[in-house]
Amino acid sequence: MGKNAQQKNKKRKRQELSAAAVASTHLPPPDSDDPTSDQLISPAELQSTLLVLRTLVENPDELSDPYLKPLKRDIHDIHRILTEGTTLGTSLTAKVSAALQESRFTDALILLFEMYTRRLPPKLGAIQRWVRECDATSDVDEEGDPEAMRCLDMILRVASMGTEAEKEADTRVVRGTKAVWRAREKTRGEIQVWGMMSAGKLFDTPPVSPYPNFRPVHHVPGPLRRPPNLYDSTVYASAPSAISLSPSPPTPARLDVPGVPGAFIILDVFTPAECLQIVQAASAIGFESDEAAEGSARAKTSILAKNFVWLADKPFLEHFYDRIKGFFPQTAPVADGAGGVVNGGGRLRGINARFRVYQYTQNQVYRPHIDGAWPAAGLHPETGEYMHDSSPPDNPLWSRYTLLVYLNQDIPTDTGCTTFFLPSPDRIGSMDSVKVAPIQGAVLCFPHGDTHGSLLHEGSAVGAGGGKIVIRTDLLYEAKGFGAFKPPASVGVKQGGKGEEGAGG
Ligand SMILES: O=C(O)CCC(=O)C(=O)O
Ligand SMILES: [Fe+2]
Repeated sequence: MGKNAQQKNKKRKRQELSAAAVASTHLPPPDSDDPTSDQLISPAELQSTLLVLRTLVENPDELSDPYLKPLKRDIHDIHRILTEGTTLGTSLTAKVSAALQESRFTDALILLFEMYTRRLPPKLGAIQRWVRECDATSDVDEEGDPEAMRCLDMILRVASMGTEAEKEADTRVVRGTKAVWRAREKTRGEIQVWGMMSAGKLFDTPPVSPYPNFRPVHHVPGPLRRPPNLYDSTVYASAPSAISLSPSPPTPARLDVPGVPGAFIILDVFTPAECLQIVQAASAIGFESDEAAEGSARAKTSILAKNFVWLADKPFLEHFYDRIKGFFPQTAPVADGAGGVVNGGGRLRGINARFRVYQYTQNQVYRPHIDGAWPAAGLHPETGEYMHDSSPPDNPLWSRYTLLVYLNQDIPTDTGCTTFFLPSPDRIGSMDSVKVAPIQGAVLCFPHGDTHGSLLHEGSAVGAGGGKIVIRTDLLYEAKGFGAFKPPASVGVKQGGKGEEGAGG
């Protein structure tokens, strides 16, 4: 083509393009002026941009012209963002995950710091995964890997961005890193359950087998568990009279855990005699071991508590619920979750019947983690079949609080605590820990299942010769009618599958 012909051709194309651009700006402005539209680019702008790009695709020679340099630079940036992830937030999340998986803690710290300064909150599932990757167990004598601890600190700061907890952090008292908080010094009439158990004296006469008033309702062989486990899992349901309840128990009382926003303990929910009966049933039927069959080498070397999964009967649940319900918000706190999802506002409805009774012996720990939300487990009203989620589909219930019922307190001094980790208010990169000492019959309560306000904690190691028995269950609220609220998808739990078939932790 001669130079003249080329120029004519260009002129014609330019005319076509500008005619099309004019036409496009005269497109009916459907959403462009719509004040409710949250799109950054109006349809008209998009239309003319597309036209320009299409014209260049059809006329690639034009791209070598210097006047298009700024356009090419921006296209290059768009390409980079697209290949790294759809948004900066998700791309940073993926990069943090990769860095932690490869134990590149310094890289992870830098990325986390970027998320923090840009105020890009990650999803709860990501936080739960990161915490597990850090795997920074605080030992009886040691503080844990300092690099991993610094990452945990930053993860927590990112998780609590803009929350009350973050604001409160400024006014918190500075604590020693190993403070142990005991809600009550001595319990009148404490029963030394662990002492009895380890001396083989839980029963005056050997219990009959099968153990009365408990029956297996669900059994999953180890390889079929999620994630696969070396051990099977069985759920036992109790009959209404299984645990005989005291006719005149003391009045329960609530105490906030100092320095841990949202956490509190309720004393005297169960009597020592009730605690003893629960331990008797669990140990007569048998605690099951728990060890992931596959996963990282770390997972395999984790020392795990044994557990007994108990589906509690209605009268027992009602008794428990009546004693604690007055201490909780009657509607679930409303929170803006990750991705702008608003959840909360549902009515308080009860306690998850699926109790995980854990038995820790010397040096056993439940590594640092953040608890996830759980559905309401139960039995099918007609078939009697075990259901992981028994709430009706049109009125789902999901948990918002962790409940930890301590069944014994004869544990070597200052060990076997539930330890919370919080970013230090005055030193970025360091964490305070608050250890809550188990009190027999008391229930430790704290929020879970939401990015904001979720608390990093562990079941700390039990000292020499000791043992701790604790029930983990959850407080349920209605989730119905609250937008796109859905608790985070199952994330599994690396260390032994305690979060199996649920939403993690
Ligand atoms: O054993 C403890 O103190 C903590 C247990 C725990 O964190 C859990 O079951 O989610
Ligand atoms: Fe937990």
